[in-house]
Amino acid sequence: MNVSKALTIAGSDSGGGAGIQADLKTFQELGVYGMSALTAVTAQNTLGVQGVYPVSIEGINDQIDAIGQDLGTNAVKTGMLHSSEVIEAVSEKIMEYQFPNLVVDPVMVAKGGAKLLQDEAVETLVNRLIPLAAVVTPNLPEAEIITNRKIQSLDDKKEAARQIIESGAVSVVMKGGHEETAEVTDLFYDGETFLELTSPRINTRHTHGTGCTFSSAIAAELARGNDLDKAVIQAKSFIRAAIEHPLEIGAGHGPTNHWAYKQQIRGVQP
Ligand SMILES: Nc1ncnc2c1ncn2[C@@H]1O[C@H](COP(=O)(O)OP(=O)(O)OP(=O)(O)O)[C@@H](O)[C@H]1O
Ligand SMILES: Cc1ncc(CO)c(N)n1
Repeated sequence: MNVSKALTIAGSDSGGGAGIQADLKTFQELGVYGMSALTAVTAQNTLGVQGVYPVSIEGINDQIDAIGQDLGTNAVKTGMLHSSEVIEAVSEKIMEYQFPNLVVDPVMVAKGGAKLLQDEAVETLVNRLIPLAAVVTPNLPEAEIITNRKIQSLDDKKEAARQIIESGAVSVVMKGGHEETAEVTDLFYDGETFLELTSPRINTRHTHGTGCTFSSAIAAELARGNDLDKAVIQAKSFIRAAIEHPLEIGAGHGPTNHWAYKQQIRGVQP
């Protein structure tokens, strides 16, 4: 049997909507064998982040070694990396094992405002990890911090995308979830072509983990052998279905519905 494999290097969300939990659910739904290296444990639910407990560098390295020395992987997604030291260590390990198809989700802040990346780590992210990426998936505030520029117009977005490619990434998707437009447009750029992926903005508060789910769907599609543009287009369909049919659990910003995409394909409504 030809098994596609994907590794997520990210934080744990005890509430199950974001982080490692969202990534593994997404891999499973898209037919990819999921593996994980935990960078931090968070106490978290739909109301916010109650605590962050980092895993030691040794512990992170050990987990990646366990995968690199035995199972290998067809794609890697990074999420919450917490500090400069973690970014350095993870970048070293990705180079050591020459893992292919790296998707970097430059997670900085949780939906409720809790900081998931230290300020001084941004430079390390740009200099060490982004140059290894097949795709970087910033939301607009993250793209502003990475490029150190204000992004208001489509031209600003294109300039920021160019700047991220100049940092060494093969491609970038600038996500439009944070805008206030009637449609959500994610802008893909691979150094040659700009692709605008537009869908109706779904009016919901249940958007916890949208970014994690989107980036892990890209990693899963790359693991299955899809090209970058096709992987991003498929991931957009996956996240759209997951937001369109929310589970409506928890009192705050609830998680997306990872089952919805497959149910839609089978014609069954959740
Ligand atoms: N209300 C919405 N309706 C439709 N699609 C959405 C909506 N919000 C986000 N998306 C889609 O979800 C994906 C993630 O975008 P978003 O900008 O929310 O990421 P993010 O801010 O990194 O998420 P997170 O807060 O989980 O880190 C994108 O593909 C975006 O188009
Ligand atoms: C662990 C973790 N990673 C990423 C995010 C961003 O959504 C979150 N809220 N929690």
